[in-house]
Amino acid sequence: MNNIRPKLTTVWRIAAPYFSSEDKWAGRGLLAAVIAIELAIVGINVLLNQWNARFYNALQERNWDNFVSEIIYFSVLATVFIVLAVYQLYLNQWLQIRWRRWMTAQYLSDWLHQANHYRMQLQGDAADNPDQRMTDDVKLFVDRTLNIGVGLLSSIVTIASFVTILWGLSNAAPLHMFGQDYPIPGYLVWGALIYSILGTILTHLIGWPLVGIDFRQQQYEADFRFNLVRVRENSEQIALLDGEQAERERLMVRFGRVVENWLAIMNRTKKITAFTASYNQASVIFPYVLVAPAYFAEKIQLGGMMQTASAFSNVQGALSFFITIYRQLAEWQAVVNRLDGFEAGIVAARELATRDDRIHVTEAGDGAIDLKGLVLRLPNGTPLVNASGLSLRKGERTLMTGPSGSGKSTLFRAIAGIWPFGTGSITIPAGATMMMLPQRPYFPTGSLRGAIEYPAKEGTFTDAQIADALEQVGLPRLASQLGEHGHWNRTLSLGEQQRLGLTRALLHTPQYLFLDEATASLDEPSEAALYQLLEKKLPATTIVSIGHRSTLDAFHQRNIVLARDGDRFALQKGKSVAAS
Ligand SMILES: Nc1ncnc2c1ncn2[C@@H]1O[C@H](COP(=O)(O)OP(=O)(O)OP(=O)(O)O)[C@@H](O)[C@H]1O
Repeated sequence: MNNIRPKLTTVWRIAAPYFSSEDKWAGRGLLAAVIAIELAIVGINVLLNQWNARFYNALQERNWDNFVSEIIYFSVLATVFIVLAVYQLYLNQWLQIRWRRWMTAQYLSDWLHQANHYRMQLQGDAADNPDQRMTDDVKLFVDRTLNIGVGLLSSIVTIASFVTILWGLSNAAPLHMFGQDYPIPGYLVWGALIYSILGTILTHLIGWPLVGIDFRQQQYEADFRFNLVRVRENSEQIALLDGEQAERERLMVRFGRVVENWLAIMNRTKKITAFTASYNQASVIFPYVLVAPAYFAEKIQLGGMMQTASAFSNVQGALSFFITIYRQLAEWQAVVNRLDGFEAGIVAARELATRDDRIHVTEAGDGAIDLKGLVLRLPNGTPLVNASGLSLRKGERTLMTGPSGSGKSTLFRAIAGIWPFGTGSITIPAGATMMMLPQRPYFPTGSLRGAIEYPAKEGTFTDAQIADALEQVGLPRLASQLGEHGHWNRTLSLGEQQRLGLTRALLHTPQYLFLDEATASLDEPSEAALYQLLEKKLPATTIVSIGHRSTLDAFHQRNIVLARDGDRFALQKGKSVAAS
């Protein structure tokens, strides 16, 4: 059982911040209400237990007046119970959604804080699938923590209350066997304890393998779903390669694991259900068997026997809580581990951006972007490129070339401040506005207007400004579709996406524009026309381009070449090209 018990300190670390957050009063109030209602329900069960004695005594004595007053008493208790049960669930759900909203907002802002999401990916560790962490895992964590925590408290209080009652009843109806009294103090308590512990051990022995099988089922289902998503994302490639048959076979192999594991769950569930059903049925008669001799020897009344049976089943039910939740415990542990890994990933990403041993990006002056002592490394520490001494002067247009894999894009990442691996410093002019345009620009799903204006808020630019920019980049037809919603990365051709990327640059007019093969999918005349457009519309913008075509030379004043230098690449002084 040890290995499925999440470390309580970890649970506390994940759960506690909400209760001291800005929403703490609502959270604490709701938690207090949920606990108070749970305790009130235990109190009602105690009252119902005492009612059992009076009610069955009234029946045995055929006392009509007592019978009627007990029915009224029961009705009042039942009404209170119903109201409590309704509000317990309602307030519990309310607390769940507030807690979940806070945790999700917290995770989202930590994850999206200054490229943490990107650095977490670079580390490629346990913090993968942040989407699952922020959806299923947060939801399950809140749900299970509340259920297990409140359930545990309720079981302890129930056991304490009913053990006291059972102890009293044991004295009132001493164990009577073979015509003789055996004054064992609290024998009903011991009976309930032994019965429940035996049940717990047997259920555990029979049901324990389910924990692992359940866990595997989650993994197989997630694996199947993940591969279906991969097919959806790469559907064009698969269709072009006629890969459907291969995909079907691979997917069916994965689904086969889901089915095979499900069969194992069925078999194990059958065994455990056979045991728990028998155990539950035996629980109905077991307390009667214990006190029946005392009843038939007329040592207690019918009410006493019924009260004993009810108290016994309460204690036994509360003790059984531990066995009924162990499947949830395993799931809880997995969720706690994954959230713990996610939080650790965020901390590590933050640490990568702040440790001394990193590329330092600072803002100063208003001149050039200066790279001093800069050596870029791969995440594993291997040196990649030495770019020390490079200065990207204000207003200049620079072309960067070099073999594939020489670190051109990584140099852009470092200038953008998202590549921490390496040493040296990069000075950026204070308050400079920069824009990076990659070969495949990102467009969020939604309206075309929003996709073009991104990352600015939708509505920052007027329709006329956007239409004008679209006209200039050669996409006038899109001006009539600004309000249309779509998955633009999927529906537009790569060349169109690159033109749309330049539309974004024309609208934002950044002071520094980095083009990483951002026009590589266009034919040479179109590429030339777009560079001329940039020259005309963004005359003050410092442009740095990565590109392989020699025709690009004409649009740049300087050419920087990365060439192999021993175990790494390094800057070579390139030829100077006259500005066109
Ligand atoms: N996250 C990463 N983890 C490990 N290695 C990486 C990572 N990102 C890039 N690299 C490696 O760094 C090297 C440089 O990559 P980069 O994308 O900067 O090259 P490039 O010069 O832009 O190449 P190309 O001209 O083909 O686009 C490559 O060998 C690449 O495999």
